[in-house]
Amino acid sequence: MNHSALIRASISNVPPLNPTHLTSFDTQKFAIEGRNVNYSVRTKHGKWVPILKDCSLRIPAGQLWMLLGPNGCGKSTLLKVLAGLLNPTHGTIYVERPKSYVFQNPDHQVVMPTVEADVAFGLGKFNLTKEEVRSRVAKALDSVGMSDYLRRPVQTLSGGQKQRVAIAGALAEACKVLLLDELTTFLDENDQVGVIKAVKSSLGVSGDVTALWVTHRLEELEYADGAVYMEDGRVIMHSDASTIMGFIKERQASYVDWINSS
Ligand SMILES: Nc1ncnc2c1ncn2[C@@H]1O[C@H](COP(=O)(O)OP(=O)(O)OP(=O)(O)O)[C@@H](O)[C@H]1O
Repeated sequence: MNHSALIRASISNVPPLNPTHLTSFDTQKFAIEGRNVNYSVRTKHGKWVPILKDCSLRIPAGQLWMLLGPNGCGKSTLLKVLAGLLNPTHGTIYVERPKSYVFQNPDHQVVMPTVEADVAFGLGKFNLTKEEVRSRVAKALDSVGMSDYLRRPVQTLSGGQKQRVAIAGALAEACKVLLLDELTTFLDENDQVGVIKAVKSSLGVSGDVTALWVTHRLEELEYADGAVYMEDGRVIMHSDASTIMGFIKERQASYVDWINSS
């Protein structure tokens, strides 16, 4: 792991991740890693309330992983900590750079009048020639299946198309990690599948982009290489997608049994 490319939060005496969760990943390179991440907020009465409790996770480079769990379990907070938008109270994080955080609401993503201008928006800081900008924009739009929309005014796009343009903007900046916060919440079923497929195929094109996708939709797991399942501020499980799917279904079934028996 290239430590110069890592974001380092408060460093403490961090024990290794639970090896039983990680045996099949041991030889892989990780693009995202969190160890014993805690995040607490202070109430107006001065009391600290824990939101994230000792969360540890590792996401292999080049893969699409999902972060799942019931409402309010801390998924978005963990993603924001990994994005650097919130500082952990305790623990260590690494996220390969450049990284990009994409918001839930598609209307908060796109800022320029046309698709082309929007995808090019973040490239101003790189001192590129016009030709280089055009080429990066074209490649990024191609990888999310939006090449035909280059000159389209953004206000004529659907929610899912706006999300794909936002992802193209991140890819154009050669970002290595995409942190995606419930992108499909406001989308219809077609757009929902379109955005997941676009993310999946963009990872395939570059080979070295990693995505962590927060969702509460179990059906989206079929597109994932792996997943992290949270409950009540804790990472409960960290595994391949089908193991997580089985675990959540079992959990749901025992909850239904419990409801029926009480
Ligand atoms: N600044 C804050 N002050 C107080 N409580 C907070 C704050 N930020 C988050 N929380 C609480 O922390 C918990 C986790 O919130 P978070 O948004 O991370 O959950 P989530 O799993 O993403 O939920 P959802 O699936 O509903 O979007 C919630 O109970 C939330 O109310």
